[in-house]
Amino acid sequence: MTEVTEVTEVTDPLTDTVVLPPVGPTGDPATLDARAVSAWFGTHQVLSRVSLTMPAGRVTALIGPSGCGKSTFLRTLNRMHEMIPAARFGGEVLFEGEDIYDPSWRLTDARRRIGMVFQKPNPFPAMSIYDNVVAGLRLTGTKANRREKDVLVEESLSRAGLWKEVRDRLRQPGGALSGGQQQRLCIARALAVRPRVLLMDEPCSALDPTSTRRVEETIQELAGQVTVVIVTHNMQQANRVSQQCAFFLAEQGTPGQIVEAGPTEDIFGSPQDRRTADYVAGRFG
Ligand SMILES: Nc1ncnc2c1ncn2[C@@H]1O[C@H](COP(=O)(O)OP(=O)(O)OP(=O)(O)O)[C@@H](O)[C@H]1O
Repeated sequence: MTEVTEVTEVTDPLTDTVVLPPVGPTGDPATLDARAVSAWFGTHQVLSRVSLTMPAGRVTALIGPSGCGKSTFLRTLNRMHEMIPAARFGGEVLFEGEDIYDPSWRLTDARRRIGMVFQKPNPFPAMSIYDNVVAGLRLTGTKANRREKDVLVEESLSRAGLWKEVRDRLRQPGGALSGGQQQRLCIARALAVRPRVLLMDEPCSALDPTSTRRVEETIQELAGQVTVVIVTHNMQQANRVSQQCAFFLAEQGTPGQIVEAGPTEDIFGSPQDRRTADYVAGRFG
């Protein structure tokens, strides 16, 4: 496990961009605490008062049948949900005790501290591998000089498990990499701003089994350095990569809720609720 220390960010008052501290520390993983989170699309309520603590430096897997609100819940954790027209939100998401929906939090604060990786690898295909990683800084309004960028690119690609494969071709386009490498490039891009939480929405569903295992190894390597919350339909994957699991269900048209959450070994080995037992055994969903 990598030793990590607190990052002190400085905002440049002239440009309102965040200047990264001298390269070196990667920042402590943070605890996220969702409290009574509800979500709507128009009048359609898809989550009802969902509460879940996602402990610092641990991997939490969100599992459950299609349409039960896992991805929506994930998007409420870094304020992506509010980007969708007609989307509404209720509740609190505490980041180390601070509500990210408090007016004192800017959207860019949430995005920088809580990064996201999507289902389909989405690097900028014509942009170089180096520039793809650096793009993570621009997307969140983070400033770094050339030397800091060089160090960040190596640091982020190393943490994403890709450095050794691409170190000699950083100027080649990101689109020339394999699907699995592209997904690890997207992980590196997300890590470039040194988030303290990383959200992953089915990050392996577009990948072949070998690439999937490689991304899973990366997630396991990141555990301890960053808090990970991952949505997955793959029960073996949830079992392999997570320490904690939350089982979501939306029964008969009702909004999604958590039926059961706890240590992964308990959810799979001795679930308390019959519906959890049926789901993890593959009897529905
Ligand atoms: N942009 C949107 N506009 C309207 N309704 C949406 C939107 N996104 C999701 N929904 C609805 O919200 C509900 C929850 O969807 P969500 O994608 O969060 O579930 P999920 O558990 O992640 O599903 P899956 O496992 O299939 O990805 C579904 O009824 C879905 O149709």
